[in-house]
Amino acid sequence: MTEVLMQGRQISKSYQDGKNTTQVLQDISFDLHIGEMLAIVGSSGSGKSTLMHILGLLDSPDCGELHCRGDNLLQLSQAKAAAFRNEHLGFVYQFHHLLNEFSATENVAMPLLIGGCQPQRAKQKANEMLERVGLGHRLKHRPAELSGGERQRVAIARAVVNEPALVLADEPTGNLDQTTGDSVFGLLKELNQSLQTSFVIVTHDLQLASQLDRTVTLNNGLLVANESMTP
Ligand SMILES: Nc1ncnc2c1ncn2[C@@H]1O[C@H](COP(=O)(O)OP(=O)(O)OP(=O)(O)O)[C@@H](O)[C@H]1O
Repeated sequence: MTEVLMQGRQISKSYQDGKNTTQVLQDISFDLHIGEMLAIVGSSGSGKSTLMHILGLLDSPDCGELHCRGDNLLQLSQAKAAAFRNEHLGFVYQFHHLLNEFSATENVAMPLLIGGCQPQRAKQKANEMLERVGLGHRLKHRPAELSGGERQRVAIARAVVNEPALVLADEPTGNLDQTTGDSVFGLLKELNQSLQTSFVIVTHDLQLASQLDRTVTLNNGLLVANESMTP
């Protein structure tokens, strides 16, 4: 097994609603390896998105530790957490979250520009990544001028253009028909192979999950199964 990229230890999260406490995650511990594709499955409300928000440093747990590349991520200042997110993490959501007034190229160039890349270079890299995801013929199209599958490919190109160590994908094929979803999923696997990027993918599709390296199941905030799908 390859080196560990991210390590979570005893992560718990609850929400307070008046006098009621809802325990959403309880003592979640995991190791994610470099280049690994990990599926998170579980019924609706089991805590999958909450865990993804914590892994993406978009939300804080009540307690626990999250380590990556020598940093204890939960102790970073907001500014350092934002810098870590932009440099090391990519995000793909069920709905593309692209900026509607910008072209495919401009959307994909955005994380590069935020990271300080020179505009011409950012445009060139964005176009190269769009070619790589099969959209070399759609560079100037805005999201409204693209199909659902194409929009998701742009979102994936945007997520990986910075060559992050880890991409967090929350139901990346949930809004697509089976054939388009399979093709988008194939793209994620291809990028995993070629870039050695790790992926954590939340999905309700168990058949899709079974094609990843490992599946963890959340049940009422508890991690109840941790299976290796590779021999
Ligand atoms: N901001 C919040 N305040 C209060 N409760 C919340 C909040 N966010 C999530 N929850 C609750 O936490 C639980 C887990 O939610 P979460 O979105 O993580 O589940 P999920 O497994 O991703 O569900 P789904 O598959 O339906 O997207 C749910 O019971 C939800 O109502």
